[in-house]
Amino acid sequence: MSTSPIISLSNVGKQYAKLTALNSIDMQLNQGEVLGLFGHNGAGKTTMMKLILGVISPSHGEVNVMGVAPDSKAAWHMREQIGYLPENVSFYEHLTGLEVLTYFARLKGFYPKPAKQHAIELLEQVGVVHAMKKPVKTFSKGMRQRLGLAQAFIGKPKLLLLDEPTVGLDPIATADFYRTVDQLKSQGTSVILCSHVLPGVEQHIDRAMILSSGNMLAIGTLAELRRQANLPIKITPHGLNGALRQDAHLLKFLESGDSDSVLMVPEQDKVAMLRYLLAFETIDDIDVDKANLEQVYQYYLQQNKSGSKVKNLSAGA
Ligand SMILES: Nc1ncnc2c1ncn2[C@@H]1O[C@H](COP(=O)(O)OP(=O)(O)OP(=O)(O)O)[C@@H](O)[C@H]1O
Repeated sequence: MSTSPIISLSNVGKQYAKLTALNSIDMQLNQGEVLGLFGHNGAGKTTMMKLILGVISPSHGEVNVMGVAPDSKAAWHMREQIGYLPENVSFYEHLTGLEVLTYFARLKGFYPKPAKQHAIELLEQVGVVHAMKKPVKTFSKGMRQRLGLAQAFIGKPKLLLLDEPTVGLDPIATADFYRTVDQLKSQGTSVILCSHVLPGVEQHIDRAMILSSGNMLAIGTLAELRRQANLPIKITPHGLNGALRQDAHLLKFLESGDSDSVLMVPEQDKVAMLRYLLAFETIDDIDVDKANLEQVYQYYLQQNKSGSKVKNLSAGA
């Protein structure tokens, strides 16, 4: 495995007239790494993907993808190794699914016969092979999205950039999609995955990057971000039969609001709290929930509103 990063952004900014779409971004993506890119509408996610693709050029700073500037002539061959799913996929409506995919495979350098064979395999993989001879204009939204994914997966790319990949997909297709991402990652593909749907993403990403109004609020593994945010752990004991409210120590950790069974405990006190609860004879179960990606994301956005600094928690990033 190569040790140099697949993507490196140093002090990258993008300006559209007076609007700062991206502001001084520093990040690196390694081979076989999956980065989740999160942010509100207009945060700068698509702008970052377009800079990495070389479709637009930075206003300042340096973008390096597989050793070259992606907006330079030298990047021509490197592009064959990139798969991209844009936010709104659109195809030639009168072509069939198979024709569309074969066409894109040819553009990526496949000869006619292997292109068609590869297209069929990918259509099978994304579950639209049954409709491959139908024109795209007859495809449902989810089928179009699946075709878009098949297009991004052409040629087992070294780098995959996926803008809202699960939009329009049913739960089975979403699970299939994440299985493919895990598989490509295990084969060394690097992935940037941008999504507004946070539940279900966290177990498939190595690190998360949070953008807001062009600024990077945080980047790191979920464990790093959680630690930095110092969000409490939710502990729900079962079987205490009201003893919780009568115990002065437990009362200190009781979640505010109506709950009479949920304790919000700082991460460093988790084990001590579990030991304390196990001393109760009536206890028959304990649920322990760490803050999820959505809560971590909300935390950083909230912090940003009240004016805090960028947190880069990744070693060496
Ligand atoms: N070609 C352009 N000309 C002018 N402004 C642009 C252009 N492209 C994007 N912007 C602006 O840059 C900012 C970032 O846009 P971008 O598309 O990167 O956001 P995003 O995070 O992908 O949003 P969404 O989640 O809505 O897709 C927005 O304020 C947008 O209006």
